[in-house]
Amino acid sequence: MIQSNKCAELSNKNRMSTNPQNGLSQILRLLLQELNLFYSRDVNGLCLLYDLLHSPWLQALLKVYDCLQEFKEKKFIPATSQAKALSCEVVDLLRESSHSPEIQELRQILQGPHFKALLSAHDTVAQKDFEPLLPPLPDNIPESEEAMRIVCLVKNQQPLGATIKRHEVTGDILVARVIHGGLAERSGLLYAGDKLVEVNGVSVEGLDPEQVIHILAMSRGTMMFKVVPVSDPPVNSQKMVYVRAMTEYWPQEDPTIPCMDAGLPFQKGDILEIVDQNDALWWQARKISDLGTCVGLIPSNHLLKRKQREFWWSQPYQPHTHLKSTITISMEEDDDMKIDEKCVEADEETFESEELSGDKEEFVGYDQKVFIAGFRRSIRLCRRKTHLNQLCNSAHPTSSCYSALGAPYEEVVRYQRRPSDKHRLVVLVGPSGVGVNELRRQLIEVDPSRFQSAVPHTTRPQKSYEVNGREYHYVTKETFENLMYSHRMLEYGEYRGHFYGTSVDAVKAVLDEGKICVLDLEPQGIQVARTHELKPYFIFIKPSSMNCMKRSRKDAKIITHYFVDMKFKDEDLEEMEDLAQKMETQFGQFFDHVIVNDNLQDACAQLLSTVQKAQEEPQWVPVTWVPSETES
Ligand SMILES: Nc1ncnc2c1ncn2[C@@H]1O[C@H](COP(=O)(O)OP(=O)(O)OP(=O)(O)O)[C@@H](O)[C@H]1O
Repeated sequence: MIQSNKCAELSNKNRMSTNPQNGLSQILRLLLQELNLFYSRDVNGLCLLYDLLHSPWLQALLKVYDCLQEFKEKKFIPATSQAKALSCEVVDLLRESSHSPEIQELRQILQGPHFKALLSAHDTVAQKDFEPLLPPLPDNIPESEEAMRIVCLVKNQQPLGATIKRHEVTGDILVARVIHGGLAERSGLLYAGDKLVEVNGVSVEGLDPEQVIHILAMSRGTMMFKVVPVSDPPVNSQKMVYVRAMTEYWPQEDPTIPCMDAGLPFQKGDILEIVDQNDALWWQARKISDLGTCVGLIPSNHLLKRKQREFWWSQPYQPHTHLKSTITISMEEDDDMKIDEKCVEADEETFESEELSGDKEEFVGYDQKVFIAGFRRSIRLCRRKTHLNQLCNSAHPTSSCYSALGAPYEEVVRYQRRPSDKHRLVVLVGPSGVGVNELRRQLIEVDPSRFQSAVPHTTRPQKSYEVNGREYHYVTKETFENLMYSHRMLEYGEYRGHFYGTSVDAVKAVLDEGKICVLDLEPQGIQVARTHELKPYFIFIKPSSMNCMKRSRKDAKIITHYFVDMKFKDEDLEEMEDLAQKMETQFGQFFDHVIVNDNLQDACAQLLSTVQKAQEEPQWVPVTWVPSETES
């Protein structure tokens, strides 16, 4: 009943608003009032509409529209075509009159450069003083002559924003494409498919496209084209698409690009706005980090895939070339691990007590007794050990790296987490020893009621002092394997005959509690974690320069060598730098943010603010993570 009353009210209001005197702003005001009622009920899509209608730009635009509508019928005739001269006269007269503040202000206004420019523009329009003058059309055009268009563009130090090609069969010179936002497109007079007849008075018949370009390059001021217009000018009705570049592209290194200067270089992880996909081979796009710049050409999905394949096959046969050096490093690490393992085997007692002593570090404030899970040494050592296996797996054709090769662009959308949505998983990635665990621990300690790690799973027996679900979830080998094979493990490995790993469900348990789950993952786990249910935000922790690292890590210890808390050697730092570079090269497209861990306090502060932004501000995420309006 209440509902139907409201509908009646709305339709009354609508009737009222159809009165032209109320204008569109009035309609908008009424609509907003009505939406307010629905907004609190969180009806799908309404938030979006609400934000849109509230946006100041739309309201301003509608006001402009109202004004234009109001004056549309009126015909404006300039009162004078000499406004500028008149203003000068007034200024002279004012000079002789009294020096009251009002007169001084008026003089200042009339002498202001902007006002003078405005009057000057007014006079130009009033005098109909338009330039350049187009040559008159010849009178004796035969009836059978193809309709021609004469296009005159003022160069103004900008590129034309169009490419030309020769028709394979007829040999005609055609406009191949018109770049969005460029000079040609803004003129609205040149279209892809137009046939060039003359350029600057020179016939293009029999000329190569390069010769035509040379004529254009030599011209100063204006460029004149005589064209036979294409019968069906292409209409770009495609919706704007946003993609994340999963690979890099350098037009200067691509001899196949139609026009090198028109190419848009991009790096892995750049978000691109694709404005035109009409051409099967070359799309038009711009970087969202640089929307002010002109649109450029990028290879289409299909073309870039082909280029990647050609590049891949053109490489000499070296299985997993791109991972080779990383694996070598891991083998060295694995050797280290063997040394560690030997130590452990030599003294099982010590191993037990080391595990126990580790607990102390995992309580935040002894009074509060808040346990921070996920920092046990066994799982960290296990991750180190499985590092090699994971890298080997990632060299398999279905790995993230290869699939990135198969999908050069990933469609993305802007995702704004609503207060009622679960938090996004925060994942820290970085080379071993860079400080991933230190930062993670410090973040959780800032507010353990807000940030939490996931409790890992293990198949090793529970110890007397441990609590199931606190240090680990203790499960049977069978349960663990089930989780592995059903892809419910973000990462896992074997250490001293037992499995260790972090499950999706353990992460979800933290998120379900309304907390922010903070994990560290080997980069090979990135693809597994990238699901709509976790919506992970990846932060790459990067080492600073060697000199800074030597200074800041003077007293730091490499934790994984837990029998001897070893100080960082120069080789450790070099290895870290090298590994960080490799991680960025291979996985940089997935990193949402990069933090250089130089000064620990600064890095912690940056981490905290980044995590807050990841949860509260809109971010680009794969389109598959956000249900479309019809699905939701
Ligand atoms: N910015 C920093 N300045 C000084 N010391 C740091 C800084 N960041 C981390 N450390 C120290 O460096 C050592 C290694 O850090 P951490 O254990 O967090 O490494 P990690 O990235 O987790 O690597 P791993 O997984 O191999 O343990 C620790 O002693 C830590 O306190």
